[in-house]
Amino acid sequence: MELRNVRRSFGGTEVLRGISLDVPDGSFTSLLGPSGCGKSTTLRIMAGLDRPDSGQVLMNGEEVSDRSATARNIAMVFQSYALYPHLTVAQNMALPLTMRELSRWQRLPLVGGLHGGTRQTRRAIQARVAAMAAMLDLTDLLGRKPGQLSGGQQQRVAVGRALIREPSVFLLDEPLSNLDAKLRTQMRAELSALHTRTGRSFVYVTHDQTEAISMSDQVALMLEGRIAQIGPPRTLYETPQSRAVAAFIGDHPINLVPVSLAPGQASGAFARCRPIGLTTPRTVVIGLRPEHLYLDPAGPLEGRLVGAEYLGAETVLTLKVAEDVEIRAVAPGDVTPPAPDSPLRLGFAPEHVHVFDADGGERLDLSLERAAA
Ligand SMILES: Nc1ncnc2c1ncn2[C@@H]1O[C@H](COP(=O)(O)OP(=O)(O)OP(=O)(O)O)[C@@H](O)[C@H]1O
Repeated sequence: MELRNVRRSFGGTEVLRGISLDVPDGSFTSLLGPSGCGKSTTLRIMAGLDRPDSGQVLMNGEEVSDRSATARNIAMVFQSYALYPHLTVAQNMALPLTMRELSRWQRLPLVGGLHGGTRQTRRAIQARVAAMAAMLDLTDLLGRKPGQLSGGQQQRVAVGRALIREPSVFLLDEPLSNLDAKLRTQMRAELSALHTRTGRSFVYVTHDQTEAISMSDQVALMLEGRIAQIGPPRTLYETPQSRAVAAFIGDHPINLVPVSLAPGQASGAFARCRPIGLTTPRTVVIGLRPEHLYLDPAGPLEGRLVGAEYLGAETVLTLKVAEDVEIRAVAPGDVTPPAPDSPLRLGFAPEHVHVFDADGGERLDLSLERAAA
């Protein structure tokens, strides 16, 4: 499935500002971004629930903008899973198939049985429900009503109901956001496994980067109606193409420090460093992830400890390295932080330094290393 330069406005505000996106067959693609960046609108356009003002939606190379959701053979699971409360799990899951494969007459309780082929079709549907239930570990729950299920179980039923039609593309809009943290982790693993088993294309909308990063083949990071970067999760984390992408991706917020660089010499907090790859002086923003900074008595960054936040597995240390500059570094949780205000030094590897243009924010092919003492 592919979007080409899709634009969409609501009441004079352009919400999608030229989205181009290729979802390779069988891939798990996430649309990641903050609230309001246009993720759901993009998904609704893919599903055929909304139309772009301009641009194209293609499936297998064919324009499908005029086709309904059903004609596109796309299934969608939303945040609120809207199961029918009066139907059992089995009936909820069978519903898309009964609607598609049985006529209105055939669906009638008594009359339907008189219609030739009804029983056979019903049996085939039951078999598919049983297979889907086995895949989602719902077999023991088939006779229950949604009210008798936990949130995670209801979510699995909703996924099963959407997948049973064997859609070619499966769209999920924040499907885990109503679940508690532990269940979300469990469902993440289940969705990944399901994706592998079904081999279908999944497009997953979330504002939670852990979900996007842990499940996806490719992540499209959306910011303000545009795709800021698209690629494998590792590429977004290791090689963010802009300051905005660097700031969004990562468990701990990346340190971003404005610095003036001249060939052979950096300034301010980085005065003990030397630029790599610089030919003319320029002002940049240095990005260093807290997890890539380590305590090092000979490290080039020097500061005073102004905070230590113990998180169990790790401790986040905050150092004041210049008048207005604080830098966070992650230390293992079993390291006892020194007393407040202690002088400390931090080191880093050149391959972990991100350098961005101070004005436009784009990534520059530069780095920093420790200058010789
Ligand atoms: N039908 C509509 N009419 C008017 N404005 C809309 C409509 N649908 C979406 N918008 C606006 O478009 C913008 C993008 O909305 P969208 O739901 O796509 O964002 P999102 O990234 O999915 O956000 P969230 O994570 O909060 O769901 C928002 O400012 C929203 O208010």
